[in-house]
Order: sequence, then structure tokens, then C-alpha cells
Amino acid sequence: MAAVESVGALWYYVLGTVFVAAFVCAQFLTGKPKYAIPSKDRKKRLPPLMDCGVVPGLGGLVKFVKGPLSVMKEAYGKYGEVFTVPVGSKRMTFLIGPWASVHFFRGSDEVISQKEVYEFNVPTFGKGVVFDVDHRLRREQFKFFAEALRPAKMRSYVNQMVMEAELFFDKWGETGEIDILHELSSLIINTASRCLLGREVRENLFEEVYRQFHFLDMGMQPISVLFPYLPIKAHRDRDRARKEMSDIFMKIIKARRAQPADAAKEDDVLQTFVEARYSETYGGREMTPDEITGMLIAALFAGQHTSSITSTWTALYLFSEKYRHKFLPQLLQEQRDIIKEHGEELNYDILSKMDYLHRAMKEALRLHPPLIMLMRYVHEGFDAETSKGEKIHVPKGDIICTSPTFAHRLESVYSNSLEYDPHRFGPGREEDKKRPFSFIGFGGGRHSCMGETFAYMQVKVLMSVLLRKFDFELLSNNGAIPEPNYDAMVVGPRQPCKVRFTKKKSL
Ligand code: HEM
Repeated sequence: MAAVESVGALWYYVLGTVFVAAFVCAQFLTGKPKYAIPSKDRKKRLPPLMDCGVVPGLGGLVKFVKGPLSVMKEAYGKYGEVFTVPVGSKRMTFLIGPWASVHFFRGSDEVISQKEVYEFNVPTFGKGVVFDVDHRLRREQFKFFAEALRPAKMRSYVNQMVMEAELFFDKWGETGEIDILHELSSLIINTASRCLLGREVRENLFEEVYRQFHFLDMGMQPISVLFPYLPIKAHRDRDRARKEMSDIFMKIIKARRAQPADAAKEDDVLQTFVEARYSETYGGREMTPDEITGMLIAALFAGQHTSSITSTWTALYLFSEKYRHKFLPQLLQEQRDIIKEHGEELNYDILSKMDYLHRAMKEALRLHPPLIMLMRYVHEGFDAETSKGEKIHVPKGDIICTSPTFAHRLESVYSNSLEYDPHRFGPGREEDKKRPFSFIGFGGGRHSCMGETFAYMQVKVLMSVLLRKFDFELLSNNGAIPEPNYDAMVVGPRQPCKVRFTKKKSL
């Protein structure tokens, strides 16, 4: 698996600092020379424009390149929940917190869309899927995602996750030192391959697919955001890998489709795509093998780095010097109680009862969402409403942004917001429930994450197997939590994340 620092292609994977810097440079280089606010929008109360010096577009660009989080911090302090940063010839309007971001999450694709800000992913996902199609076709394709990831299917995925986790940790031995981010990334690519790409890939073609996936990953460089088709080696390797992937899946899909109707079917995301049919608007046809390949690549990227990072942060907090004494005993007790009731087995229903582990993961995701900024392009102006009830008009042509990282640290929403405290989601407190869109680690509303249950299950499987089998101690930084690596496209902990494990005698 490629290092997290070099990841690439899922649409929202590119929302870290590197991407934002590249994206705003693109806007600077390619935009028209004036902030083009339509005249009907100009008459309304517009968001305050951040003071970025005598050449605002350039000033905004410089601020962004230093890091979007510092821009947000400065502007939020001065202007509040809604503000615009001039970047080159474009306006980036921020909607911060659960009040202002309502429209971001609820607005229709026709009014605010992802396509314009994420379409440079087309060479990686391929033609004819996701950002290379109009909204209607995309909606049909996303119904196939929803079908593949619905809870009923999750039961069999969870069994496969458990099998992979047992196999993986059995190889660890009695004691040792590992980089936990590296190890969990490897395990997650194994489980994701099995559940998403299918048995044929996991059992026979894993090395080959993994190699091609690596080239796709490396094919998304910051320059790719500006010029996705620039003739550089990384892009040539990416294009070759995309074709290889298509050839590999063409054969698998053909074989699966050639099976007799009464043959036993595989239980994986690939099979859902193989059987899916578009509506009559598109002739009721099957997906082509190339479309299926694109959808699988998107799903693989969606689950891989986000889940590896979230499981790593969860482990780091629980094994850290500061928090292990406070929270680990309760988590271990939860495992003992579950074992007392259900034995050693792990399945979907049993994992669903691990409320405390669930909150421990959710709290890690609150403090460290791997996707630090989400964006849309505004096709029709709309009013955003602040917590004070002020209406501020966001004009057509703006790029709107919201930030899980920033919103999750607002004291107005989460008490003592910088502290790791899984109990904040527990009965009696439920700080995330007081207002919709307070917790946006999985996005929210219209385009909220379709893999949320999958991700919780995946992280809970590996954490419960780990907790049952081993004791841990965080070694890096003298046992303190590492800093986030904001240079990465998907923001995870800065490595090394060295941990010592020792096999348990008993739980
Ligand atoms: C901890 C792990 C994960 C995190 C933090 C996460 C986060 C997110 C976020 C923030 C979005 C919204 C993006 C936006 O609004 O622009 C999203 C969308 C999405 N995620 Fe995830 N994700 C995770 C795991 C997964 C997994 C495992 C899958 C699939 C197997 C998946 C599939 C998707 C899909 C298909 C969408 C697009 C939904 C749409 O546009 O309608 N994600 N995810």
C-alpha cells in the first residue's frame, strides 16, 4: 500500500492542504480577472470579504497556501460563521458550524454541485462514472453503491472482516514493535479487497491489483489537480494502471456473468455491481465492465485511507499515556461483558452492541476527520442562516467550503472540545445530537458517506480483535498523541506511530 502521504484519487481525498493549495492556484491561473457576482445577487447582504491586503486575490492565495485551517481560524474570529476569502479571481465562501452549513448539506445537486470541484478525478475513476456523468446518471450509479453497502449486506462483509483480522493478527507473534498506521493500513486493504473487489482478487490476483492500485494512488499529484492530463510519468503510469484494472475486472465480470442463474453467488460489492441494472431512462441496461471498474476504484479509495487513519487515531488515543488509564479499562470491560454473553464470536449483531467502542472511534473521528474540507460549486445563489438568525446571501459562482476539522472543535457545540472524551456522545450528553450537522466526520445530508456503517464495522472488528489479544503501549513521542500531518491529502497522524504489543495471557 502506498504511504498515506501519497494518496490520491477519491474525490474527497483531495481536500487536504496540498490539494487546496493546488486547487486555489488553479483558480488563480485559470479564472477570469474579476469577482463575477451576478447583479441580482449583488443587491443582497453578501458574506464579509476577508481582508487579504492590497491585491486581495493574491493575498488570499498566499494565506491558503500556508494552510486552510489557519485561514479559517483567522476569518472565523473576525467575521463569524459565514465569510468569503478571495482567492485569485474566485471567491471561496466558508459556512462554518451546524447553523451556517445546513444548505451545504441539504442543497440539491442542481443548486450546489461537486462535479466542478472534483472532476479532475476522471482519469483515475475512468470515463462514464461519478464525475464524468451528469447528475441523473450519477444518482443511478450511487443507488448501486447504496444497494451494495446496505445493512443487510453488511452481515456477510463483517464475517469476512473478522476472518481477515484474525488471520492478520495471528501472524504478529508474542511481542514486538510496529508502526500502527502502517499495520492497520495493510489489514484494511486486505479486508477492503475481499469485501469490495471480491474473492477472485483477494485469493488470486491480490498482488497484481495492489500494484495497479499503487500506480493509481501515485497518479494523483498536486499538479494533477491543475493539469490532470499533463504528460508526466505519474500520469502515464496511472493511465496504464487504470487500463490494467479494467482488463483484470473485464475477465472476472465476464466469468461471473457467464455462470448459470442458479449458481451460488458471491457476497461482495462487485457482485451487486455485476447484477445492477439502470432504470428504463437508460434502457434498463447492465453496467459495462469499465463502469464497474471505475465504481470499484472509487469505493476502494473511499474506504481505504479514511478507515486506516480513523482506526489508527482510535488506537493512538486508547494506548496513549494520557488516556489509556482513563478509557481503556471501560473498553476492556465491554469486551469481557460481550464475551460473557456471546462467547468469542464476532458478528454484525455482536459488534453493534459495542457502544463504548463505537463512541471511542467516533470521538477519534471528531477530533481528527481525515477529510479536513468539503466543497461544492454554487449554481444558484442561496441564503445561509447563522446561529444568530442573520441571513447572508451566497452568490452564484462561489465555491462553498465547510470543514469537519474546524466545526468539530467549536466550543459552542462541543464542551471542552479539544479533549478526547467518548462519553460526550453517551446517554445524557449526546452533544452531537443537539443540532443537525454538528458531527460531520462522514459529511451529512444529501451526500453523506455511504460507507459509514461499513467503516464503523471495519474499525470495530479490528479494534475488538486487538483489544482481546494484546496489550499495547504507545512508544512514539514518549506516549503522547502525534500531530496531524496536514501536508497529506487525507490527513492522518504524522508517522512514526510506534507501538509495542504484547500477547495477553487473559482478557
Ligand atoms: C472512517 C472512514 C470514512 C470517512 C471518515 C468517510 C468520510 C466521508 C465524507 C466526509 C464524505 C462526504 C464527502 C462530501 O460531502 O464531499 C463521504 C462520502 C462518501 N463515502 Fe465515505 N468515509 C469513510 C469510509 C467510507 C467507506 C468504507 C466507503 C465505501 C466502502 C465510503 C464511501 C463513500 C461514498 C460512496 C461517498 C459519496 C456519497 C455521495 O456523494 O453521495 N466511505 N465519506
